[in-house]
Amino acid sequence: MQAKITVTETWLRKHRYLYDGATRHPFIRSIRDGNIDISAFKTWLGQDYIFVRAFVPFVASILTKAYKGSDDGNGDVEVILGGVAALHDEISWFKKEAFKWGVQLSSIVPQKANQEYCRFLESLISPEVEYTVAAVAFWAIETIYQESFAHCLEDDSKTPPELKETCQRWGNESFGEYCNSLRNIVDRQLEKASDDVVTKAEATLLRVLEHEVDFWNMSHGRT
Ligand SMILES: Cc1ncc(CNC=O)c(N)n1
Repeated sequence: MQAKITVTETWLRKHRYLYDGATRHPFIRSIRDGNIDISAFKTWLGQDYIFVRAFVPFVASILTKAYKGSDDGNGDVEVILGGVAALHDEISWFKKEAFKWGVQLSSIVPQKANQEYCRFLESLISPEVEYTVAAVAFWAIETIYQESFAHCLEDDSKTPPELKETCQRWGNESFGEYCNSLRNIVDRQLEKASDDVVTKAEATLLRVLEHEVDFWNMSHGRT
């Protein structure tokens, strides 16, 4: 039997070009090809630490929305809670990694693309933003990192050994499974959402893709 085509599948087909731009960015390609400029990597590390700090309240707001959505017989709250727990570990990892590379986290100033991305996350925290819309952003944000870094771990990649751990952080299989769980949550929500919410959610996905590209550009020193 042919499985039903999900909404996320339709979107990924329709927006393939933009999606590949986010997951196969020159910054990621340069890690994969082994010619990454270490100063670009350090810029990314410092800026991403700031982003992840802003990401925590955003994920917490999704947790609240999932809980309030009340018909959580599907375990959405547990999946999202797992994401919150992973972020706790991730913040410690950023501190350790920054120390290793001599990046002073306390003196990092967020760059424009980062500020705009964080502001976008904050706008999604509002209780007026539907669970479905915010969850689509969450799924996309996590999945872009998963696909990008998994690409750097493929057999034919030349990722420098000292960057493998970073790539593992998001490119590992269990993070991939977590992204799949998020995708299932999102598709289940979209299936029962109004046309208006589906339209808003698609526009939100596109904005995430653009912000991710701008974020990589910033790290790459292209802005
Ligand atoms: C800019 C950006 N996008 C996605 C992620 C992955 N989510 C949490 O770590 C991230 N760290 N940074």
